[in-house]
Amino acid sequence: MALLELEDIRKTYFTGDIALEVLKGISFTVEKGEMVSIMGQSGSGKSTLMNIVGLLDKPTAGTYRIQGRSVDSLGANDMARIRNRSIGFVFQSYHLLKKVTAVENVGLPLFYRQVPRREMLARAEAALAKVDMAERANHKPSEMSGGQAQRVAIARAIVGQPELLLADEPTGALDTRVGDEILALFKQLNREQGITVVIITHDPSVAEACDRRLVVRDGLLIDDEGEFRHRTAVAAAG
Ligand SMILES: Nc1ncnc2c1ncn2[C@@H]1O[C@H](COP(=O)(O)OP(=O)(O)OP(=O)(O)O)[C@@H](O)[C@H]1O
Repeated sequence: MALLELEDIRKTYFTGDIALEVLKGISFTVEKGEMVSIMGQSGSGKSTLMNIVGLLDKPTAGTYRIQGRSVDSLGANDMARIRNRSIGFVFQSYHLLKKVTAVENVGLPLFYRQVPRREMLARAEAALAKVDMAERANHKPSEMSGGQAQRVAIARAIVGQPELLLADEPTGALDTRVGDEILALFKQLNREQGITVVIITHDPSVAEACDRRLVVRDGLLIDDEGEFRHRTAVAAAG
């Protein structure tokens, strides 16, 4: 079973009487363990697609299945639960709580799952160690560089052991060297922990770091580079 299956996904926004069709029929699947980028210029519909893939919004038409479950049939509570359990989000601007320490920030998804505090802190510390931030566990985001803050955000994204890491321009606020380190970290998590990674970006060098590159233009998927090689590898392995 594919982790993500999108079939003819469409999204239309309505502003008053005006309809804007942003996604015009997008289909692709992502298998477990893939590292994929979704690239497109500003306004091409990337964030709209990310919101759908991340269960933050529903398509206007088409079928989206995550772990074999069609999103169509899910209510808001089910969507929130799957989002919390199965998806780790990483954003360009980190979205950390400024006034609490790294370890408390990282533990937050577990807090929402009502994991006991002692276990929450232990797992948050383990996640910080995976992103090489164990020594900063008690620092607040204001005491960190952008790269360090993004590492903490990645630890928060993986602390609940999600199937999918979904990142929106994760290196957009970082200089090239630090951005490359963050991409290397995504690759390491993908290779060593088997987490499926989907990175939304407008930056070709970020896309280049991924095994497979989807390109969206004007609401349509116009390229899927690397897909054939991946399918061939899967076929050969299985
Ligand atoms: N909630 C909304 N209501 C109406 N129009 C919207 C809404 N969200 C996005 N749009 C429009 O949909 C189009 C695609 O937006 P989207 O944010 O998905 O593009 P994007 O590729 O992520 O762009 P960027 O890289 O600039 O973030 C844009 O024209 C935008 O103005």
